[in-house]
Parts: sequence; C-alpha cells; structure tokens
Amino acid sequence: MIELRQAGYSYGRGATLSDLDLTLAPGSFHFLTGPSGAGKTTLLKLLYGELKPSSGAALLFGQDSRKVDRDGLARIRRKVGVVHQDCRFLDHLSVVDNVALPLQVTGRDPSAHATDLAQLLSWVGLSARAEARPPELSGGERQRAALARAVIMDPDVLLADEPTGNVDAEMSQRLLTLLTELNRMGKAVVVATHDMGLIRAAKPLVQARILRLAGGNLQAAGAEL
Ligand SMILES: Nc1ncnc2c1ncn2[C@@H]1O[C@H](COP(=O)(O)OP(=O)(O)OP(=O)(O)O)[C@@H](O)[C@H]1O
Repeated sequence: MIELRQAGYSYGRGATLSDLDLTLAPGSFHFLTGPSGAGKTTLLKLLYGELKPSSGAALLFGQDSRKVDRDGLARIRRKVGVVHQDCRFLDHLSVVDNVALPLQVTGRDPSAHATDLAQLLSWVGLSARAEARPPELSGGERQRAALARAVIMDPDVLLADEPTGNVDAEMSQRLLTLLTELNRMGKAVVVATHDMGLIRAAKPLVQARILRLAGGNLQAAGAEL
C-alpha cells in the first residue's frame, strides 16, 4: 500500500532521513521509535505525502508522491488517517463537528453520517463529550477525539504520532486497544512513540515490528514483539 524506496529527506542543511526502505502492508503494525529529533514525524509525513522525498521515492498506493498531482494526492490522503502530535482541532467547533470535518472537506453531508459519527464517538468513549469544545477536553479525550477524526473516512492506513503523549498509563492502554482493534480490521497502523511501556503493553495484543530511527536511518529494534 505504502512503500518507501531508498527515501531520504533534507530540510536544507544535511539529511534528516536517508536511504529508508519501508513497506506498509495491509494489516501490518509498526512502532516507530527513536530519540527526539530523530525524524519520526518527518518519516510519517513522507508516508502520507505531506513531504516528498528529497531522494529515492515514496509510493503511495502505487503512485510516486513526487509525480502525483494535487487531486491525486487528495485521493490518496483519504485512504490515510493521521493522528497528529498536536491533534490540530478547530477550537471553535464541537468535538463531533471536528470529527466530522474530513466528511465536510470531501464534500459529504455530515448529517447523512450521523449514525457513523455517533458510533465512532461511542467507540472512543466520547459520546457524552460530543458537544464539548476541544479546549475543554482532557489529554486522553483529545487523543481519542483525534483518533475518531482520523478514522471517520475508514482509511486503509492509520498513522499516529505520539498518540499517548500526555496521558496516563490507563489511558495509554485504552488508546492502544483502540489502535489494535483498527489493525484487526485490516488497517495498516504505524505508531511513532517514545513510550517503550506502550510497546511492551502491545506485546499480548498485536504482532508488531519495532523500528528505530537513529542518525537518519531505520533499524529493526529487536525481534517481533
Ligand atoms: N519544518 C522544518 N524545518 C526545518 N527543520 C525541521 C522542520 N521540521 C523538523 N525539522 C528538524 O528535523 C529533525 C527531525 O524532526 P522530527 O519532528 O521529524 O523529529 P521527531 O523524531 O518526530 O522528534 P520528536 O520525537 O521530538 O517529535 C529535527 O532536527 C527538527 O528540528
């Protein structure tokens, strides 16, 4: 579905990422670790076409991200749900309206998807917070709302950037359960995290590959969980 081939990226001075090979197959689960500044967010951006490789290639559903036009990239993005590190909500809209935003952006009528929205909010445990504004949410509630928004379009791939940052161990476990449920539905999942406890907690739930970014390169961090 998504493949990096010898992909590199530079923000201008030196290479942040170099010669990365990575394949996301349907139903795969990857953890992406590495120190702060190693390039985890940059790598995720290559996987959904927000950044294009400075060298090598990113093949997104068979299309080279450097050659695809805007419309093609928009179509690809609908198949990839992203939970951003900072969640990126519109604070003047309610939680349910934020979760519905991808529907609106792609020209669908959210009211025609009211059942899907209600089911999704129930799945992430936020039915009672549907009309709250994002600044009123706790860290764990924000992350769950961001996850709901990332999957409202039923993507094939889910990319989550530090989805358990600023939440306690119990909420981490809950988020992990949601991520593994999505994976069991066949979605390819990539979770960028510093949280080795999260990776250990995933062991009984999912067969995941652990990748470590260091010095711009990807290394397999040990055996399968
Ligand atoms: N827009 C940008 N312009 C220039 N440099 C950038 C930009 N975004 C990131 N960088 C640099 O690229 C490197 C990798 O950043 P990135 O955010 O991908 O790392 P990360 O592993 O996700 O870090 P963290 O774990 O702290 O979130 C860092 O040195 C960062 O300062």
